[in-house]
Amino acid sequence: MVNDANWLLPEGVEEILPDEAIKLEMLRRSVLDDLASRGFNLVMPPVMEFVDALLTGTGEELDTQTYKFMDQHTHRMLGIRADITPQIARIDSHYLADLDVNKLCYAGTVLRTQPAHMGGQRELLQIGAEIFGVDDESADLEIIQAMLQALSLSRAADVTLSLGHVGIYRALLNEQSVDGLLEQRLRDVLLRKSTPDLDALSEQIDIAPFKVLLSLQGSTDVLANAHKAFGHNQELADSLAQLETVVSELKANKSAIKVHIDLADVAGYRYHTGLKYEAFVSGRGSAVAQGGRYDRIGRLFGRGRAATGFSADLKTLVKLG
Ligand SMILES: N[C@@H](Cc1c[nH]c[nH+]1)C(=O)O
Repeated sequence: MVNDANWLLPEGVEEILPDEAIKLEMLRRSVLDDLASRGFNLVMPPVMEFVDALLTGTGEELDTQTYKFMDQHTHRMLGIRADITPQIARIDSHYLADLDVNKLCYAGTVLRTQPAHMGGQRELLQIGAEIFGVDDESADLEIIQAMLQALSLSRAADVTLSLGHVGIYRALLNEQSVDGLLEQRLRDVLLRKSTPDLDALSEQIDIAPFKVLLSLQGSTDVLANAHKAFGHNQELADSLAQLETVVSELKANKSAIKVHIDLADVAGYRYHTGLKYEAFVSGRGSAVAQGGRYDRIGRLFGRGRAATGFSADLKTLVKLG
C-alpha cells in the first residue's frame, strides 16, 4: 500500500513540474548567455565541500545556514554550500591567480537550513557573477548593470535598486570601539530598524550616530544629509564618495531605474566590505537580487584582492515575469 505521507516533501523544498521547469531552464540559459556576452566565464564549483573550505572568512550567518554532516570516507565534516560566492573567491585566488582581472559566473543549487522568509524555499538555484581585481567603482557599475539585466530578462517590473555601504556602519563602530556581542545586538536592532530597541542600548554606547544612520534611507538626497552628519570622519566620507560615484554614473547612463539609498542596511556585514546593492520589486518584502564588495575574502586562500559580485535565486526570478 502506498502511504501518502511518503510523498510529502519537507517544508521549503519543492518539485518543479514541466510548465515551470522549462521556464526556469530558459531563464537560466538567457541569463548565463547575457553574462557570457559581458565577458564572464562560467565555472562549476562542487555542491559539497569540507566545511572549513566552505566557510573560511564568511562569518556566522552563513555558518548557521549551512547543512553539515560527517563524511564516511575521510571522517571530516562536509557541508553543502549555502552560497556560491565564497567558492568563486577561492577559485579566483587558488587556480586563476595569474589573471589581473577575472570575471566569473555560475548557476547551481544551494541549500539553506532556514528559508529567508515565511513560506520561502530552502533549496535555491543561485545564479550570479563576480569580478576580481578591480578596486574602483567601474566594477560595481558593471555588476549592477548585469544584475539589472538579469531582472529585465526575468521580465521583472517596477524594479528599485537599493544602495548601501558597509564601510559607513563599520566606521561608526570604530569610532566607539564597538565589537563582539554588543555589535551583534546592535546589528540585529539596525536590521529590524527598531528605534525602541536602539534606545535600550543607550547605557552601553552613544546611540546618537546610529539613530542618524537609521534615518538615512530614501531618495538619493540622503547622501547630502549623510555628508552633513558624518562628513568629519574620513572613512565615512570615502564610503559616501563611492556611493555618489555610482549614483551619478547611473544617472549619466540615463538609467531609468529607481534608486533608493539605505545606509542602515547592515545585512551580510560579516562578509561584505563596501558598496552593497539590492534589487526590490513591488509586492515583495525581500530583495530579489543582491550583491556587493567583499574585498580581501580570498586572502585566507592565498590571495586577497578586490572583489564584487551579485547573486539571485532563479526560482524567485522566474516568478517575477
Ligand atoms: N552571494 C551573495 C551576493 C553576492 C555575490 N557577490 C557578492 N555578494 C548573496 O547571495 O547574498
